[in-house]
Amino acid sequence: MEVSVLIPAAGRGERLGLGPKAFLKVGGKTLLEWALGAFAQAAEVLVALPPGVEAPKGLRATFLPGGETRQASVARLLEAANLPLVLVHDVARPFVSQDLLERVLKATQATGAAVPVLPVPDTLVRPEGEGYGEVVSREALRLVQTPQGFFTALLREAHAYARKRGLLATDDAQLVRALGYPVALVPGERTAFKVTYPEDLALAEALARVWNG
Ligand SMILES: Nc1ccn([C@@H]2O[C@H](COP(=O)(O)OP(=O)(O)OP(=O)(O)O)[C@@H](O)[C@H]2O)c(=O)n1
Ligand SMILES: C[C@](O)(CO)[C@H](O)COP(=O)(O)O
Repeated sequence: MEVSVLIPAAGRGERLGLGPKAFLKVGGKTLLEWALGAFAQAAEVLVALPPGVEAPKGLRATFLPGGETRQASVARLLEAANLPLVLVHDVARPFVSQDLLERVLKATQATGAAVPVLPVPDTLVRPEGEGYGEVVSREALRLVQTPQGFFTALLREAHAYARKRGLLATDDAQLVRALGYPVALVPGERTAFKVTYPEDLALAEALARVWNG
C-alpha cells in the first residue's frame, strides 16, 4: 500500500484517566500495536508520541514527538511523510477492518479527501439549562471516524492555512473543508469506535476476543 499512515498517539488520555492510550493493553496488545497491525501493508508508518516518552522497541514505525493538540501532532507527522497519499488514524481506535481501510483509500484516490462516517443512532437534543430543549434532526448529521485519507499535498496546504488563520479543529477533514475543498464520505463501522471513556475499554476487551479484522 503506497501510503503514509500517520498515527497521532500523543494525547494524555484524560477522559480515560489511565495515562497515554498508546500503551494501554487490550486483548494482550497495546492500542498502538492494534493500530500498527491494521496498517501492516502500508509502505510508511509515522507515530506521534507524547514528548519525552521513549519510543517502544521492535515496532515497524518511525516515532516523532507530538504537539500540544491533535492537530499539532498530525502537522508534525505530515512534515515527515514521504508518499503522495496519507491516512490519518487515531491510536485510540484499535479496530480497523481491511474493508474500511480499502473504502477510505479508494475514495481518497478518486477524490483527494475521504472520511468514514456513521448515522446517529440516538435522539439528539440541545439542552435548555438542566432540561430537555430543542431536538436536532439526526437525519442531517453523521458521526465522523478515522482513518481519514488525503492527498498529502492537499492536507499540507490545509494545515498551513489553519496555522495562518489560527484555526483549531478536532479532525483533519475540517481543515480541508475550511480550505474550500470537498471531502467525500464513505460508510464507517461501529467497531471502529474511539476508546475514550472507561466503559469503552470493557467493550474493546470483548471485541478483541473475536476480532480478526
Ligand atoms: N496533543 C495530542 C492530543 C491527541 N492526540 C491523539 O489524537 C487522537 C484522538 O484524541 P483522543 O481520543 O481525545 O485522545 P486523548 O487526547 O489521549 O484523550 P483525552 O482527550 O481524553 O485526553 C488520539 O489518538 C490521541 O493520542 C495527539 O496525538 N496529540
Ligand atoms: C478525529 C476524531 O476521532 C473524529 O471523530 C475526533 O475528532 C477526535 O476527537 P478528540 O476529542 O481528539 O478525541
